[in-house]
Amino acid sequence: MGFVIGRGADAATEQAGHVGRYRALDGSQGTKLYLDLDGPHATLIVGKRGYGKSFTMGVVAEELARAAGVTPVVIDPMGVFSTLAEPADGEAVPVEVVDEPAVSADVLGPRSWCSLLGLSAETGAGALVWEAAQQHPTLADMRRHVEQSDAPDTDRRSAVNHIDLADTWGVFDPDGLDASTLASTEITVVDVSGLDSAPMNAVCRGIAEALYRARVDDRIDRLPWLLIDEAHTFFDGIAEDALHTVLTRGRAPGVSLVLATQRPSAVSEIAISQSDVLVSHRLTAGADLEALNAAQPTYMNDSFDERLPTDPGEVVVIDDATETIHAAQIRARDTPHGGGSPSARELADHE
Ligand SMILES: Nc1ncnc2c1ncn2[C@@H]1O[C@H](COP(=O)(O)OP(=O)(O)OP(=O)(O)O)[C@@H](O)[C@H]1O
Repeated sequence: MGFVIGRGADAATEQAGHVGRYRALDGSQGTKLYLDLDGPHATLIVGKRGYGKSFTMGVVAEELARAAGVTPVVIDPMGVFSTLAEPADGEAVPVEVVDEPAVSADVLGPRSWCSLLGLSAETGAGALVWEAAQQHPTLADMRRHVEQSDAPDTDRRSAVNHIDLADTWGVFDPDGLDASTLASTEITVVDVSGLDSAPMNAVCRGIAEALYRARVDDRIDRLPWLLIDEAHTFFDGIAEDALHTVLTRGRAPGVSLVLATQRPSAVSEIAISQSDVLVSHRLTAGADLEALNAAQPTYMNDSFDERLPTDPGEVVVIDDATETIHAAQIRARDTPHGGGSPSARELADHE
């Protein structure tokens, strides 16, 4: 027995992930806390650096990897989730790590192509890229379209150079990740840590759109959960539109999102207002507290900052479905945690 976030007290714990225990004032361990993995949720995990966001996301990932009927995908900008594939304590955690992710070029519309390449659609080169992206599904076809156009030489050269730049990122491939490859029983860890912000955003957008569309068109029969670490990076780029779609329209087709960020003030207001589960570690920055205070639910009587925990792994959970607030300690990882800051002392001990 315990509390299931998203369901309530004394709810059955089937299709729910064990994420921690209640935190008692005297430090003793309380009853178990679970997260509902049955229905769709938008979950926001926040906290200042080093207080356990990635660790908590890893715990949610372990539970999702073991759950039935879901297809979890982690977008991993820091390269810390491949450790999910290492031997686990207890039940196995089935994982597939994708080291060199690619998506199909046509997941981006003409507007996104222009902003990805930093071209205004009002310029000659921007207009060419717009037209090429509108008419062709691959980078090679887009390039050919530009070369064969009768636009001025300088515009064609500039457009081709920009398309070639996108090609060097190595993230566009007609056979890239799609919903059917992602919709496996394992959790897929998409390691985007070697990529710059623009290609990283392109991959994230491609995956978010592929999962969303596949559910809308009824092409996959598992419910997708998209977990995104360092989520502020993607609200700053071309992934934002796709994430907004999932946040505002994902519930009906059953697409869930779990976002982790140390800067809640840098994700969009939509991400905060649409989240039905907020997991907050310690936070101290004024702008971040303000962003969360502004969205504070009416059933929360004290101000948000008064509730905040002090130590790594401690959280306050606001569950909008049951309109309840919980002080909890996130459980230990069953697989090694890949994050954390390196310590000079620990390195010296191994010399
Ligand atoms: N639930 C927990 N139980 C035990 N230790 C924890 C827990 N959560 C975090 N820690 C400890 O805190 C450290 C920092 O956690 P983590 O790497 O998840 O921080 P973070 O908030 O994601 O930081 P960053 O912003 O740098 O990614 C971990 O290496 C671990 O030692």
